[in-house]
Amino acid sequence: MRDTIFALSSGAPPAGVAVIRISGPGVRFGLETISGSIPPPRQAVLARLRDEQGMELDQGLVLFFPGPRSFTGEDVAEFHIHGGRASVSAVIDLLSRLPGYRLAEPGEYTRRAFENGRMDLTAVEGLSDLIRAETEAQRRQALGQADGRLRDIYDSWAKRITHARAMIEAELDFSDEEDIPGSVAARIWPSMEQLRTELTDHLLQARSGEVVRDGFRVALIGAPNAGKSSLMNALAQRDVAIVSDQPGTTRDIVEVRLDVGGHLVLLQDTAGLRSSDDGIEQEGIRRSLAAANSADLVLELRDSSSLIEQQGANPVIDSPTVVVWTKSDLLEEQPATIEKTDVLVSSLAGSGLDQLIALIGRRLSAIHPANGDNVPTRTRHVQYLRKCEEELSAAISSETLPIELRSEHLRSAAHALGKITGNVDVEDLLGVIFSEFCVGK
Ligand SMILES: Nc1nc2c(ncn2[C@@H]2O[C@H](COP(=O)(O)OP(=O)(O)OP(=O)(O)O)[C@@H](O)[C@H]2O)c(=O)[nH]1
Ligand SMILES: [K+]
Ligand SMILES: [Mg+2]
Repeated sequence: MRDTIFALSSGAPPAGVAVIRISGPGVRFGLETISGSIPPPRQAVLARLRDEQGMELDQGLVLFFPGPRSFTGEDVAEFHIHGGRASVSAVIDLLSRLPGYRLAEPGEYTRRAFENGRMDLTAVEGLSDLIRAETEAQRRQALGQADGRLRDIYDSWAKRITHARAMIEAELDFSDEEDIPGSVAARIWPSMEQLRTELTDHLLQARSGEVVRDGFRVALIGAPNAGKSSLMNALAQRDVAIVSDQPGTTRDIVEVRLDVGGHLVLLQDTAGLRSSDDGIEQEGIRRSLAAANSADLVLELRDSSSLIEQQGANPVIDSPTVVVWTKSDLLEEQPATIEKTDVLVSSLAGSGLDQLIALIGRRLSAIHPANGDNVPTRTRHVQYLRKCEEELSAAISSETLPIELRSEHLRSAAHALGKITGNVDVEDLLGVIFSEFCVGK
């Protein structure tokens, strides 16, 4: 028989209320032992919780969710008790003494939900993202995925492919007979081509899903003393990076997480770019360039008050770049070198910052259109979607292949989709996916 697992599912004590969740075959026994009875399904009941000797541990709400209509698909119960350390550990200690009970491992409730067919893998991943979501866009995307919207898309695609294979099988079976009306090919292949188009469009949005989930990376680069760290602090509205009048102050990448219009932005401050004999500084500069080249947007800072010092400081960067002129408070008048697309800021006076944030927001929404929520969010999805696309293409274009082999390509295409949702054997993936969870989920 399976273990009955338990864990504190709410945050660390002390807190107003603590929720202790149990799941497994011993739930009814546990409820009777601790609260004296089994409450009616899905109704909160106030009860005194007692240990084996009848000593009162706490009073709280008790809920019972009989399987299979529960989060894990097994019998589940929740104790909502006072959130003090001693109250929580008294109940946890008691549970650990019950036969067949043990503390849940991280993600184990969700794993049981998956194993009992309550959730598919994309929903599991969505739930994991939802627990970590920091911004509005992340919350929306993760909630949709946890709700099974990606699964719905992939399941419907797999169904269309399976239908096409069934048609092929049928044609093979009946092709000897006289009265079969024409070839089914005329219908199958156009519909598979249509599917491939949808798949390709969907794949094109993968970057957007990843940007929402992992953040839009913005790197600040420029000559020493251009004002990178000052701008970082001004945008973060706190003192994250060291600022000084000494060129070469920043050596390592310093990163802050910002919320720009509901999107996560990872802003990176870097070491000033110049030729240097100092090994540590050289390494810092190497990191600056690496950060710039993997950024979604580079802000190239130039000190507007000392235009001459900028000479030769502009490296070749692959990422989209915007020039930001700093220290505008030191200027008497706007210099002629500033182009229309450039931004002029003063971290000291706080001017131009709103304009800069608006610009970052516009670049972001270009990658992630407002309605693009049901998109692939992980490399894992992209990898199998590409595989599916390849197999579909092979099936569609190999017109000279025997129909059985074309059908085999279709089978592989559907199989790749099944890998994403976990409909087919995915044992190798499970450890990785569930390790992202905290205990109690
Ligand atoms: N007046 C004025 N001074 C500024 C402004 N921004 C930065 N400074 C000054 O410029 C100098 C360099 O600023 P930092 O932010 O350390 O420059 P940095 O680009 O990070 O420099 P490194 O880390 O050495 O590459 C400091 O003395 C700042 O006080 C500004 O908006 N106005
Ligand atoms: K500096
Ligand atoms: Mg700096």
